[in-house]
Amino acid sequence: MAGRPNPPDFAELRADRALALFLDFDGTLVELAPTPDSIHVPPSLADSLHELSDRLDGRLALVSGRAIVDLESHLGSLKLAVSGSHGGDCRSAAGDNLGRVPEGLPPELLHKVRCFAGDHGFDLEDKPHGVALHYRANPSLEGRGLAFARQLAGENALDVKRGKCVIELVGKGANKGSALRAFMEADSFAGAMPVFVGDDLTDEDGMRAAKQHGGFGVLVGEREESVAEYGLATPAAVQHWLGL
Ligand SMILES: O=P(O)(O)OC[C@H]1O[C@H](O[C@H]2O[C@H](CO)[C@@H](O)[C@H](O)[C@H]2O)[C@H](O)[C@@H](O)[C@@H]1O
Repeated sequence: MAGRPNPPDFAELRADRALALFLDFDGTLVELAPTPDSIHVPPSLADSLHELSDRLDGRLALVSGRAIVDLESHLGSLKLAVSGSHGGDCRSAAGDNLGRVPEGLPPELLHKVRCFAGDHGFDLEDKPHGVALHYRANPSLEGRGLAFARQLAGENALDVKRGKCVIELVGKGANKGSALRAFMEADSFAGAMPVFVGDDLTDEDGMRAAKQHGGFGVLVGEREESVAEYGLATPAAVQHWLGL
């Protein structure tokens, strides 16, 4: 379904019932950029998110493919519920881990990926829970990267995550849906209606889980296939909708 309607007015939604808000980061709160570190993060964004979390009685979680430490390098120290590493690492607003903290890839595997990236022209992002092969500068690398990642994942019991001009190898099991479920089990989120806002394929798991908990998804940008009921065109539109 293309051309999704805008979500209902956020203030009215909030007034009607207890909301739990799950926000993706890249492409949702900030515009995509040529490289992971060249994003522009509005200086007021972190404060605005903390204020919004207060208005929602703490029921706001950032849910990103980035590691938490990476998010904090852009936003400063977070006193928000946050999930990094594609759902693999979930932390409450008070700083408690929900579940185990993910491990990185074994060094020999990382070496293999590094050699492949160097040989073929991918930008490698070494992440605490895995590794990402970026090809934004050369989209024709997608097929080759995917074949390599799938083979390595099969041989080493890893998951392949696909995003916008990126292919990632991560530990098995977690996704943004499991992150949403982990937060919804916490007392502070229980009983609220979850709303998941995201732009990428990996956000579909989060939107599906929001639906299963009686809420809905909001897709940022366009995609034919999505479980999202609603749509917003850009990160600026997301910020405007949330009153950030
Ligand atoms: O789940 P998200 O918060 O959306 O994170 C997904 C990935 O985002 C980053 O990569 C993407 O954004 C970069 C900066 O705009 C862009 O250059 C890249 O092409 C995108 O794929 C991040 O680098 C990854 O680690 C995240 O998994």
